This record gives sequence, structure tokens and C-alpha cells, in this order.
Amino acid sequence: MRYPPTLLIIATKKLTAECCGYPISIFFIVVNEFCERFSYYGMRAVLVLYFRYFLLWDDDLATSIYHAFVALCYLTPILGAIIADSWLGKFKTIIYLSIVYAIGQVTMAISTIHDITDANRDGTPDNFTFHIALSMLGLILIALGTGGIKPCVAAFGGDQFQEHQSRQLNTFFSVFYLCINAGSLLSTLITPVLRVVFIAGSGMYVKTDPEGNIMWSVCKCIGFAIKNRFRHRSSSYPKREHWMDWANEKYDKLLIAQIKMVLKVLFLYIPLPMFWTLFDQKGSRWTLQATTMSGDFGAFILQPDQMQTVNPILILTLVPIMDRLIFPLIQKCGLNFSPLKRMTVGMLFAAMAFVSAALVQIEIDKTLPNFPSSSESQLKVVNTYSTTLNVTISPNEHLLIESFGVQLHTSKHTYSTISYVKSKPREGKNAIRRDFVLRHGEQWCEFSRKFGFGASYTFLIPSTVFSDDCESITEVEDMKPNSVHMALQIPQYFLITTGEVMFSVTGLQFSYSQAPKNMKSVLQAGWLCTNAVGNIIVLIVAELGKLPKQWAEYLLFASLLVAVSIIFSIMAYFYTYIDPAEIEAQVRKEQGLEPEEMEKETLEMEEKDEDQKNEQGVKQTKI
Ligand SMILES: N[C@@H](Cc1ccccc1)C(=O)N[C@@H](Cc1ccccc1)C(=O)O
Repeated sequence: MRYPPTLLIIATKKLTAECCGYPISIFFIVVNEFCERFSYYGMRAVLVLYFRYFLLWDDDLATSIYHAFVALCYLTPILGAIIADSWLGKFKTIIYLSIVYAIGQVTMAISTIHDITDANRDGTPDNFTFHIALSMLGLILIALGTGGIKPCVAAFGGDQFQEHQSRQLNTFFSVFYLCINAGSLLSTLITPVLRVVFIAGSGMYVKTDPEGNIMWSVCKCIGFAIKNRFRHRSSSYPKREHWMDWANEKYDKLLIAQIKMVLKVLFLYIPLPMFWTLFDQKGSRWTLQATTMSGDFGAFILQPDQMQTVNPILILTLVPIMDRLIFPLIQKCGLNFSPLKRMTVGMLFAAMAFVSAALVQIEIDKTLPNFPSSSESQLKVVNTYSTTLNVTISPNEHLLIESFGVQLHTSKHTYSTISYVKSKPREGKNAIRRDFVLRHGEQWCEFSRKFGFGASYTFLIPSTVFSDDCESITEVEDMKPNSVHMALQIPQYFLITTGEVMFSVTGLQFSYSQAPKNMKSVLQAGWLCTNAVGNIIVLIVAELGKLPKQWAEYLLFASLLVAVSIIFSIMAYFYTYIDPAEIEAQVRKEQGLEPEEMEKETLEMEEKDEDQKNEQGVKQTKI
């Protein structure tokens, strides 16, 4: 679309107040991000355990639904970017979708109150369908809220910077990342209250107007280029430099140039989901791995889901170290550690993290008893007689075992027990001293035992138990306590977090810097989509490609990521970094349009006058 010189509609940049070279409005944006991540990660950290122990789903279903949710959270950014860039603008999109988000969190919180359907007060919900439906509704609203605002916040932050603040803009993305991780670390329920901080900064923001339905224009332009290319497929037509040039007949050169820039970056993003496939298993597989380990740190007991906090803690230390020490040092050594190289190295670190997870898994497996497979049963017979007893079970006889630890048979003076054990007790249960009271009519006695993490015991209670005050109770250890310590997971967390700093912080900056001005949110959404696809891959692998051994699955993921990082490094080699503003200015010049810089300068001068007249004025319309 060409703009006639007589009818020029321009959104201007507000002159922003600065502090230490940074726009003050940035403060509200990073605090808002802190609060939002605080809420999101707080909920996400316990999600797998909620599925597993409240809704009583198995490991695979819990992992699958968890990753489906995370995938949805990173697919909805496309919707957010469309709403922001085409209709409401970034500011209003963030406000409205935050409301949807808060409603989702409340719905989710309500779904976890089992008393709602626990009519018989036995501590278990009576109507699981109700809780599942409510929690799914809550998760969909949360995904819509968190994903919708995600591409807008980073891009909105970037928009606050003026041309002369490019150094501060780069630091902004690191600080932004620090806030994400500080927020996730301190996750609690007060987030919805703190989120008003974003609105408080309202008067100070640079709010760029949405530029019409940009996504629709992009789709139409791409569609036209493809159709036109197909119509002119005969070799008699001269070739064009780029297939998008086939849209030249109908579409503005500037739009075509912008689409080319975005497509180039999106093409480069194709291998990236593999990184997230590994990264996001921290919240599922690694948390489940931690449930088979001991969290006893002496002074405190770490719960399996709390292990995830190692990631943001490491981010808070690694981002400044990388930014201030490692990257400048590499630069001083004369090495060109370009953004795409950093991302490749980040992938290799993530692969190493999975090798480390596999080694830990091998150690854990050594301590586990042989569990029966889904087609096998396991019986444990305890002989409390002082002589040898032969137990014969007819192979043809159908044996019904109702649940874990069922007592099947008693003799007059001694109880023999048969128990059925299918997996390790989870949630770090059995790690504390417990007191028991045995009652039978008027008779009772008390006893106390200390249990190890993940252990399973059978108690043998003779009929004389009340006469000797519970002294005669003996216990049999069905399963040993977890002996591999959770601290062994630290190396894998360190490696994946180092990879994240190289990959994710750089990717965030890269997506902003390589996007044309009117498509910053769109490219942020594209970047987040790589995460969604990564989670979908975990879903598929968890459902289809079940490997018999968990360590083998970890090694498979590590090898896949190494292969993908090689492909990515080849693609990165052929990528040329661009300055979108420069390309846009060049196209404008070729089209005989006024350069944006000049427009900006004229408008800034005009705005200064206008600001003096009207302090509220943010936008101007020039006709
Ligand atoms: N390091 C993560 C935050 C985290 C905190 C606690 C447990 C796990 C992770 C982080 O910084 N995430 C960023 C970047 C990101 C990551 C994955 C997908 C999209 C973006 C975030 O914005 O949440």
C-alpha cells in the first residue's frame, strides 16, 4: 500500500523521561514481568504434582497434559501479537489479557479445593470430573492470558528505547530476563495484587498505535506472491531475486521487504524447538526424577518440585557473570561470539545437561527394586514362623489383589502378610517420624517409627499386641529409602541454565533486533512458538516413543539436540544480520517517501511544543 504524500498518518514517539540513560517507564514493565512470571511459575511448579497426586493421573498422562499446557501457553502469543499489532495496541492487550489471566488463576485455585465435592469428608474428591473440568478451564484461561501478553511485554519494553539508547536496549533484555527469574523464584499468590504496577506507569509509556491488520496484510501478500509465482511458472518469465518479489505487482515494496526479514528469521527458527523439548522437561521428567531421590539436606528437607528453583537462582547469578565477564572476555580474545553462535553453544550445553540427567538416572536405577511390568504381578510373602514354610501358588488360579499392602491371610496367633508393590512411594513421603495409635474396642496402644524417603514398609501385628503395649510389632522393609541425593541433580541444572542464558536471552534480543518495527510482537510470538512446538515434541515422544529405560530416553534427547545444533549452526552460517530500520529507510528512499528519521525529528519538535500545551498528549495525527 503506498501512502500518498498528502495524507500521511504517523504515530510519534513520546519524549521519555530518563534515569541513568534508561527510560523510566521500563521500571514498570520489568516489575510487571516479575509479577507475571511470579504467578505463572508458582502455579506451573506444582502442576505435575497436582495432576499426579490430586487428580491421581499416572506419570505419563501428567507429563503429557503438563506439556500440552505449556505448549498452549506458547501458541497463544500468536493471538496476542495479532490483537496487539492489528487492533488494540500492546498496552491495552496486556491489560485486558491480564484480567483473563487472573480469572484463570482463580478458577484453577478453586478447582484444587477438594472439599467442594468431598461430601463424605474422607479427604478425597467425590467428583473428579468436576475438578478436572474446572482445572482445564482455568489452565486454558491462564494460557490465553500468559501467552497473549508474552510477545507484547518484551516488544513493548523494547519500544520504550530511543535510537541513541541501543546499548541500554541490549542490557534491558538481560535485566528483563533477571526479573523473569526473580519473579519465578519468589512465586506466591500475591501476584494479582502486584500486577497493578503495570497500569501505574501508564502515563510514561511510549504507546505505538496498531498499524491496521498487519498479520492479515502479511498473509494476503504471501498468498499473492505464491499465486503469482505459480501463474508465471513458465521459464519464459524472467526469474526474480526472491520469491516474495512476485508480490511486487500489487503490494508495497516496504511491506515485501519487511516480510522478507521476518521470513528469514522464522526459517532460522525451524530447528529451535528441540532446545525447548529438553529444557521444559525440567518441570516434568526431572521433577519426577527428584521424587525418587532423597531431599534431606540436614537443616531442611527439599521437596521434589522445589528443586526447580535452582534454575532461577542460577539465572540470577549467571546472567550478570555472562554479560559482564564471560562475553566481554571472549570478545577481548578476538573471538566473534555472535548471537547465533551463542545459541548453538547453548544447545550443546542443554544436550550435556541431559547426559548428566542420564548418569543420575543410572545411579537411581541401581537402588530401585525390580518393579513388575504392566503384565506382571509381584507378591511378597513374610514368614513369621520360626520354621521354613513352602508357599505354592497354582499357576492357573486367579489371584485377586485389590490394592497396595493388602493383608490376605491370618492364623490364630500370627499374622502373615502379602503385599503388592508397583512403584516407589512419591512426594517424598515416609521421610519423617510418624506416631501410630492402634485401637480395637476399648483396647489401644501407641508406637512410633522413623521412615526414610521413598521407602515402603509392612507391619506385622500379632494378636498379643495390646498386652505388651505395641512392643511386639515388627516391621519389614519392602522397599529401601531413596539413597541417591537430590544434590546430584545440580550439575544437570547448572548445564541447562548455562545453555538457557546463551540460548534464550540471546534469542529474545535477536528476535527484537531482527524484526521490522511493525512486526516486533509478531516475531516475539514466532520465537515463543518454538517453545510451543518443543513441548508438543515432548508430548509425542512421551506418548509414542516409550523407551523401557528413562536414562535411555535422556540420552536419546541429548543426541537429537546435538544433531539439531549442527543443522542450526549450518543455517546460522548463511544468515546475514540486518538492521531493519536501515533496510526500511532504504526502501522508503527508493520509493521516494520521506525517511522515517526526518519524520521523527520533525514530529519530536512538534511534540515538544504539543507536550508543553498538553501534558497528556501521546499521539499526534498529521494530515
Ligand atoms: N529460567 C526460566 C524461568 C524458570 C523458572 C523456574 C523454573 C523453570 C524456569 C525463564 O527465564 N523463562 C523465560 C524464558 C522462556 C523460557 C521458555 C519459554 C519461553 C520463554 C520466561 O519468559 O518464562
